[in-house]
Amino acid sequence: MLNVVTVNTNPYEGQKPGTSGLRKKVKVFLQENYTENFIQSILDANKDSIAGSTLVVGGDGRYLVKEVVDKIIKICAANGVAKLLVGQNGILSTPAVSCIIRKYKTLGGIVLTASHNPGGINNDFGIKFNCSNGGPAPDNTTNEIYSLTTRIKQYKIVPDLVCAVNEIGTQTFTVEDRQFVVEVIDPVKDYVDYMKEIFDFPKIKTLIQGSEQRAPFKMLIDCMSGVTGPYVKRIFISELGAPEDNVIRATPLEDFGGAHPDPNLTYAADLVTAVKNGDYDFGAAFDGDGDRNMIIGRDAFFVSPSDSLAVLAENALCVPYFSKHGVRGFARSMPTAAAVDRVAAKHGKEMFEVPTGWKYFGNLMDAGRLSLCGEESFGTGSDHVREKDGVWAALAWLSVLAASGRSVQGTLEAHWAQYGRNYFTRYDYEECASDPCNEMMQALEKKITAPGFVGSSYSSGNKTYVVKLADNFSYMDPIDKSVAMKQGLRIIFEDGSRIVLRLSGTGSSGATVRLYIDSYEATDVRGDAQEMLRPLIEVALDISQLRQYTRRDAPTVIT
Ligand SMILES: O=P(O)(O)OC[C@H]1O[C@H](O)[C@H](O)[C@@H](O)[C@@H]1O
Ligand SMILES: [Mg+2]
Repeated sequence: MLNVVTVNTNPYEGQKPGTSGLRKKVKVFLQENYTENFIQSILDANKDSIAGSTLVVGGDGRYLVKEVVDKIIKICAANGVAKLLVGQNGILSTPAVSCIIRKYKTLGGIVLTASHNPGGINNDFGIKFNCSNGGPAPDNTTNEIYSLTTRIKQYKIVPDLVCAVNEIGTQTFTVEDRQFVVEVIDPVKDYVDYMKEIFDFPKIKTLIQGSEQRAPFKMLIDCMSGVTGPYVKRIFISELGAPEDNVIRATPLEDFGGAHPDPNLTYAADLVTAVKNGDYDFGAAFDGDGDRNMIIGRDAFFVSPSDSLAVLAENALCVPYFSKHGVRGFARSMPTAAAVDRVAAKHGKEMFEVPTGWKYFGNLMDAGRLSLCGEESFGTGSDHVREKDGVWAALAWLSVLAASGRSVQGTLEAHWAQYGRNYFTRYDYEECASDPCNEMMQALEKKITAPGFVGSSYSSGNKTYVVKLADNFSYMDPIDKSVAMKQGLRIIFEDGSRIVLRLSGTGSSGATVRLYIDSYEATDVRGDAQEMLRPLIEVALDISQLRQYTRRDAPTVIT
């Protein structure tokens, strides 16, 4: 029999979950009781349902995942949790956690990841709680967790419990008078089974392997040394018959090989170069925890995430899941370009604009009003789970290409010919000093909400922009009527062009400023986004005084 020990502790400041869980440097989590406090607070926030519950636990394989899995097991055992489903060696991608929570109808799950942030002892770690719908906890739950962390005095733990998370199978422990079960599961199996239900694997296999009519389709898939490696190998190589060299960086590493596991043109530059110089029809990259994706075509033709969503919405019926379950509404986050809105309008679907953060899609999905959604931050997904899903997005793209026989570029060009194009770019200024960035946001909010700003005009290049609306975006959830305030400053012009500015909610130190620019052209659709948007970028830099406040001449990352 194992004993529960109650440990006295003191609160730590700053355990406030951000856009996507609590993210801090590894060294912060290593402080005495820091991690224990947060885990106990997660369980306490669920105190009415924790006894006898089942939870899913896993992470993206980064430094500290194994140690924290061990702590979670011991603390859950002490708090009356009946069963944990733990990915072997602590590995589970974020979409796989969501899939497993839903499939086995658990109370929720704890995901150990800092997503696309670098890993290793000097970098980031994170803990996120997902609810029984499989999605990130909503604001009222994360606020409750935070409030508990500010008052915590004790946590409970079973220090002597030893669980082998490297062996698949069930281990049963007697904790005082209770049974506590840990089932170590194959991290990949449930997810792969689900993908086989959602997609037509034989059809994608024919695309990849080629047929009498068509040459094999050559892919390069970059797992960025994150968690997707085992999933991608099983799906693309074992199931879909792609050659092994189509998959790169497919072993999860604790420090992602020193790289920044974020699939964008800057941090996945090696993939872009390899596809540009090689004979590939398709390239895809995924982030550390497997929920983000970047899609490129032959010659590294870039698919902006906003366009990716619009194309998948237009072609949703190429995915058997949608033919079976029907296509309900579409949604995007506010800074995401409005390409998908045009698809929704044409097909008579409901369209939602939510704040940044995947958690805002969950209620709409649960209410049966949302099928497909995405964010400019390389997130695309559907109501098959309650997280965005990188591997799913790549399979959805392959389904569309298999049905049409078009190239990636051909698919985008056909889409723009029909709908026009929302040119989009995002400038990121990473790790700036926090105070001046906060001042900048305050000053800008004051400026754009002052009387007379609406109606004022700005000229740049040969264009003149007249302000139609300017505010700090707020959102009322149509289902539970909760309100999220101050979700980003937006300036919308008469011609529909937009400037959006917000501070990132996922960084672990300093402030990251994101500037989003979006402009629609009905017929001039083949231009270069950076060139087309230059005048509006200048207007944005001028209005916000961003260079002066951040003391940066150029962004760290351009998307
Ligand atoms: O707050 P930011 O750094 O802009 O990050 C925004 C993104 O963070 C995570 O990836 C969330 O899962 C996304 O839903 C969100 O769009
Ligand atoms: Mg992620």
